[in-house]
Amino acid sequence: MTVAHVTGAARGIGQAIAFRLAEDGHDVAVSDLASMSEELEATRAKIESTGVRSIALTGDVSEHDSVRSLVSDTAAQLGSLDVMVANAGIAQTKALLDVTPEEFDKVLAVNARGAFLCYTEAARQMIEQGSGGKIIGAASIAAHKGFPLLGVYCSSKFALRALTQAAAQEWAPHKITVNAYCPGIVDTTMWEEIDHDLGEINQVGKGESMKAMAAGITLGRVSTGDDVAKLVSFLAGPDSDYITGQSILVDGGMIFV
Ligand SMILES: NC(=O)C1=CN([C@@H]2O[C@H](COP(=O)(O)OP(=O)(O)OC[C@H]3O[C@@H](n4cnc5c(N)ncnc54)[C@H](O)[C@@H]3O)[C@@H](O)[C@H]2O)C=CC1
Ligand SMILES: CC(=O)C(C)=O
Repeated sequence: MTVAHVTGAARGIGQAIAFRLAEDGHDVAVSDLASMSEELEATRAKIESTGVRSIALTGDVSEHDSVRSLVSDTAAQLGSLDVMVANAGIAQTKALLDVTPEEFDKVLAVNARGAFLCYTEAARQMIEQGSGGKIIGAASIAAHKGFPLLGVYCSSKFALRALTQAAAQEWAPHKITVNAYCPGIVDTTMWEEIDHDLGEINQVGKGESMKAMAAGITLGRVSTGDDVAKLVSFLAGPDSDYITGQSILVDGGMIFV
């Protein structure tokens, strides 16, 4: 039995990943901000009802002490940490000239520093355990291409992609693989917020911005969390043992690299 931890798992893509990893037979620790405790507990209870063990932990991934506790509490309560999914993230939709330095720092603190803290604390735990592990980050199509009005968000995801490449090389001797998933447009609260903010900037109605972006999807529909969870299931399991340092697109064919 392996133990997985998924951050930002109270809703959206993180929740879909946590459900899928439980279905795959992993024991699953789920975490999110304290303000999401109710949704997080519902997620945990649903996971436990599938027959695996599950714990719910609260913490902010941008804070070092929080991430240390998320990792050590998972290992203490479930016995180990074998798969770390650094999923938590925030969006920001703004023209670069309107972004304050403080707003820039906030996005980077959650998406880039948060990933750095989750990757490194998980790696320390896995190295101590001595049996390898899988570290998986939430990148995006925005880790492969810069999009207007999402410039700071894209910077944070490019950073995560670079971190994934470097970490994969540093930790390969410990039998730890490090990869990231790159969704396109997933129908979650995050995209509702992006659609709202793009609508205000471009003076278009609700749903119009998402529709415009979705027009470029080869497979003709936006993504669900389950589409992404299928890739993470693969990255968390033995079939991906010979893959490391990759940021893999799961975008229905939006960008081609
Ligand atoms: N929705 C989309 O189209 C895409 C999303 N992504 C990435 O996938 C990940 C998940 O996105 P969604 O589920 O769509 O977002 P979401 O906004 O629906 O869910 C994100 C979760 O992360 C939690 N979170 C936010 N800041 C946190 C912090 N500092 N510490 C701990 N938890 C925190 C939130 O409370 C929330 O439960 C993010 O990293 C996002 O950037 C990537 C590509 C596309
Ligand atoms: C939220 C996100 O990553 C995109 C590309 O929409």
